[in-house]
Amino acid sequence: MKSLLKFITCGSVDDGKSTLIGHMLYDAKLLFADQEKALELDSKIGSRGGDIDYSLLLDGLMAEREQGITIDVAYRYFTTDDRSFIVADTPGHEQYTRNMAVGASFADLAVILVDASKGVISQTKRHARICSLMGIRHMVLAVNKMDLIDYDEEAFSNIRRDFEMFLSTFTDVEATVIPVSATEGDNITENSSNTPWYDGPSLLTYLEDADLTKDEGEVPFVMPVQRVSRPGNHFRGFQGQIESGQIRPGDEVLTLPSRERASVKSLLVTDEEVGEGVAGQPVTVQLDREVDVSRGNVLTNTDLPVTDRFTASLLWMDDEPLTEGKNFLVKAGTKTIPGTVVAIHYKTDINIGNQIKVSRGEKNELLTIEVVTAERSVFDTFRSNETLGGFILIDRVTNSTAASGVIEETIQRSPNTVWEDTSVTRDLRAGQKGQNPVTLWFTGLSGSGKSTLASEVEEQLVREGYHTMLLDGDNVRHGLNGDLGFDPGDRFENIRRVAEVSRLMNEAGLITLTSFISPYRTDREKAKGIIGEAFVEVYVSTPLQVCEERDVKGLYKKARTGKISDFTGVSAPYEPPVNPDVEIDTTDVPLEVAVNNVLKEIRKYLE
Ligand SMILES: Nc1ncnc2c1ncn2[C@@H]1O[C@H](COP(=O)(O)OS(=O)(=O)O)[C@@H](OP(=O)(O)O)[C@H]1O
Ligand SMILES: Nc1ncnc2c1ncn2[C@@H]1O[C@H](COP(=O)(O)OP(=O)(O)O)[C@@H](O)[C@H]1O
Repeated sequence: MKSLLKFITCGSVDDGKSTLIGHMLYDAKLLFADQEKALELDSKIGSRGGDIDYSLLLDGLMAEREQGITIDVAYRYFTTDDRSFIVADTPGHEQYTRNMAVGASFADLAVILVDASKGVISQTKRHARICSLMGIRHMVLAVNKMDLIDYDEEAFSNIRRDFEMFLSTFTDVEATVIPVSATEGDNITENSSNTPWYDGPSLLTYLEDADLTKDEGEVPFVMPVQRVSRPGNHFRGFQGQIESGQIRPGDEVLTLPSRERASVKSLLVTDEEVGEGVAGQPVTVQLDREVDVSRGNVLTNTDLPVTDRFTASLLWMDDEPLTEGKNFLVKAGTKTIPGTVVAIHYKTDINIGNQIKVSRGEKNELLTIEVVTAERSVFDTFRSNETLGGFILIDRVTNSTAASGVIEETIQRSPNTVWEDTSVTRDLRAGQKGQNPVTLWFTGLSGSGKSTLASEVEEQLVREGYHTMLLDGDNVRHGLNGDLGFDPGDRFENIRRVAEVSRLMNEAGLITLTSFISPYRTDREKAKGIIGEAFVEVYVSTPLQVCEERDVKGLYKKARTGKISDFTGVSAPYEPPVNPDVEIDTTDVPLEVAVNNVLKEIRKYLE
């Protein structure tokens, strides 16, 4: 079986990418199929057995496709006696960097073109950096248009030196520099007599011979679960593609994040029982006992990070700048969850590679950021696992891909702890109080009426004999959260702590009422993730104008005159809930009516 090489061509407009590939195919009389054909043939060939590469090819694009975005990347298939190739040809204009990144996420090798008369320019460096970010470890610099500089060895050597110097700061990248002429055909399929001083391979020879096998040593078994099925209705099977390692019936696996152990009872590949599954294969795994596993969870034989926080490098692709506190859908592996960019650490200069401290990111910049997700999930660094470590950020309003990135470090603040079950349970504690614990989460602008309403609802509940606790923004910020301010990261932490406290109160059997602006949708989703299903979102939707007229604490006036920064509604955003359990505009609803509306909604939780 021939091995498959997936590569990308990049370079500036007019550097001659299409001519180069065209010439190579023409000279070698290679099959030049259309994209459909490419997919069909690729799925038959498969680099690691089975019909696997079909999905591998689509991997980089899947997320984009789901978003319904047309990406201008042409995939072409060709084959020689020694190897099969798929090349992603991407447009060279700077505004198409997004397409280049998508193409790079699919490729194992990059052919970067430069014009011999121009040498290494910033576009060359940008492309090399993006390729490296997307995990490409093999790069060919094709120095094109050598004929225009009379095959000048010295000029070529200077370009090679520039490129090698530029790459010297990259880790793990191997580069080859080849002098070519796409129009004349020099060093494309055969070595050219015009460059007697060049003793390296022609481009095609290099592509045929490039050794891309990774020396990974002992790799762990990792399989993200794509689907839970019941084939033939007799057992629960976990379907997914083996990302790394192998597995056999009888092997012990660990489920993440539920952290249960079970043995593999049987293994199916396209409905047939097999004795082994290897990396790249889509399999169905049946375990010897029931475990808590759903789509996006992971079966493995090692311990992978389960976390809600990581640092990452990304290419920002949106026209709108990235600012701290912005939230997205984070699509990583087989899972899509809400997340917030809580910090932008720095941007990497395209040319020199130095890090510049920034607090916002502009289109086509390479940024290092910190992300917090609404749920804990299995993440890994891109270095150790390309599936669990690669992600895209999807804009929640436009539904388009705003960034493509890789996880640098997962952050776990207390990794060596295990959950201890207690003998007195939440149900017992609640039973003793004769009630069902629930959290009433009041959200809305400052002055909307959250505190007034929450405290009236609490009073009514206590009057009816319920046991309650009210957590109020202003009060909590004097004590527990006295160390926090109002930037997006601090607000996130404020809400996270409040949610954790509220959960503990619920554990203790109490009904909790929280009154916090909690302006970010993802932060509230995170809170719900922490607290669980007994969560009632009460949106106090009193409009800004009314809140500002009330100006109970005189804060709006201060905010308008610039004495308070980041003030919600004035100089910081408020993201209204999409589907709140209760919505109350206190502009002209009397307090008793508002209280009754809330109580009506929560009765079903209380009884
Ligand atoms: N910059 C800025 N923005 C918003 N609010 C501010 C700010 N600075 C101080 N305050 C006062 O702090 C109260 C809001 O705190 P929260 O903990 O509810 O805010 S948040 O949920 O973390 O966004 C809020 O109280 P409420 O009026 O009860 O909402 C304000 O009194
Ligand atoms: N129906 C209502 N519900 C709640 N507050 C109201 C209502 N009508 C008027 N208000 C007034 O609006 C202000 C709301 O302030 P507060 O409850 O502290 O808001 P928040 O906690 O959202 O900042 C109070 O002065 C309150 O008396």
